[in-house]
Amino acid sequence: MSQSPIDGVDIARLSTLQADFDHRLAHLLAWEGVSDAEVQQRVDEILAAVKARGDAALVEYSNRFDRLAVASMAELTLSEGRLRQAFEGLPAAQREALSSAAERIRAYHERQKPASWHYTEADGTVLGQQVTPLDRAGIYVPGGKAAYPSSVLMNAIPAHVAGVREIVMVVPTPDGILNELVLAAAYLAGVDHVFTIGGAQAVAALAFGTETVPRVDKVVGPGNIYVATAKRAVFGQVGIDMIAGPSEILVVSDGGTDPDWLAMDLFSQAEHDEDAQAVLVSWDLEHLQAVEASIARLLPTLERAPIVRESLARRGALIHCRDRDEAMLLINRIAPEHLELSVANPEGWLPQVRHAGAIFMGRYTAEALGDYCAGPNHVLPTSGTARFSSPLGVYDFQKRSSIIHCSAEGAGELGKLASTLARGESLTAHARSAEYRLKP
Ligand SMILES: NC(=O)c1ccc[n+]([C@@H]2O[C@H](COP(=O)([O-])OP(=O)(O)OC[C@H]3O[C@@H](n4cnc5c(N)ncnc54)[C@H](O)[C@@H]3O)[C@@H](O)[C@H]2O)c1
Ligand SMILES: N[C@H](CO)Cc1c[nH]c[nH+]1
Ligand SMILES: [Zn+2]
Repeated sequence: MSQSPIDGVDIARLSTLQADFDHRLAHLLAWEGVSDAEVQQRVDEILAAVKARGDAALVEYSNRFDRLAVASMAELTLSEGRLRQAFEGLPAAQREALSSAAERIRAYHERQKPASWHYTEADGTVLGQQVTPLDRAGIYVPGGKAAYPSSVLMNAIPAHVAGVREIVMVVPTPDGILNELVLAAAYLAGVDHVFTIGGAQAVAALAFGTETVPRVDKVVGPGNIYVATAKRAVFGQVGIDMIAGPSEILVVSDGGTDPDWLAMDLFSQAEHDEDAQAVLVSWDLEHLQAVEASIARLLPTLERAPIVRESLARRGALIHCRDRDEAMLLINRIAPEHLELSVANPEGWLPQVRHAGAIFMGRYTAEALGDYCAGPNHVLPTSGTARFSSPLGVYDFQKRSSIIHCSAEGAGELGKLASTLARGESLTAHARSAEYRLKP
């Protein structure tokens, strides 16, 4: 396939037969946003200012970056009453949809709850693992270019299911516009505090604490380049879930799905932002061309056509591959955030898919269903990090402590082992500590 715009739609057309395919694919997948030096420097300045000046810096940055005119953090703090009012004021259809989605997300995450466990050895020594929730979690809900009530549910519900004592949510409100659905979702999901702040300054507030914003133990949730860079910088001071980049979708089609459906599936992620990535892979060239035609016809009908157009031009691709096996190689190489297996027998593909944040099986499972209401989390590893990272889940809001309870007999046996090993390391206080408990 060539790389020429058709009917004003600019999208890369790649073929695995091209001599430079590997190079072109690597270029397409690269997302260097987080390491951009200018962004890094700005984020460092913001983090230092919030750490040093707390609320005053938060107010200044919010006024500057979100175009507000507030005088204090009181104006950037929402009460529980305000959240309830938002929930109760929603049109019935929205309230019911939000509640149904919340129930499904909760039911799914309930199944993720890990149990503490222990076992007893023959001499009475007990070993185990105790699972405990975080005391306080900070959830970042993006709000720059779109409002994300679904992300409130996806972040807060697993925290709640995990048993987190206090959930602190931050969400920017550019131009001071509050999104009622976002507030309603916070009420429904049991968020304890909501501050209308965003970007690196919000991450700093959660990580360091300010006069108003309580310091949390872990910051989770997706966001733009400033949010991602700030999360990476505060890691260590607090925990983080992952560095989530722009949204992505990889659709693999065997040629049997309506091209209009697939074009819209690609748009659904491309419309998130200009850096989002939408890629279609197929070994059926005519089908790829049909999807291309659907893209050209449907794109102008989109509300967010300018963002989609830009995203497809910057990072989108239609990839022609040789066959199913090569499609599978591409899946595992790309390790996409979302994988749509738009094929006749998706179950047959599943055992070979090793890297993908979420896998949408078959022609009827639009990725958009997972974004809102299927149940699994939509906060997922992006930019190839599905090679080592998992969806946000209950486990992100818990930690594990090891349990060791020696019987007198067990202490004797283990003491001998420990003493020998400690003396091998020349750590004699370790050895003697173990030896005190040996049976005479
Ligand atoms: N993975 C997921 O689950 C998921 C869900 C929803 C959205 N997303 C992604 O999250 C991202 C959301 O980005 P967004 O921009 O819409 O919202 P955002 O809330 O992440 O960022 C907005 C904030 O960025 C800061 N900012 C903007 N320009 C700045 C500048 N020049 N200097 C310093 N700070 C600046 C401002 O403080 C602003 O409040 C998108 O990439 C979207 O694809 C991911
Ligand atoms: N697709 C996003 C995650 O990449 C999640 C989302 C929220 N709303 C719509 N979509
Ligand atoms: Zn989405």
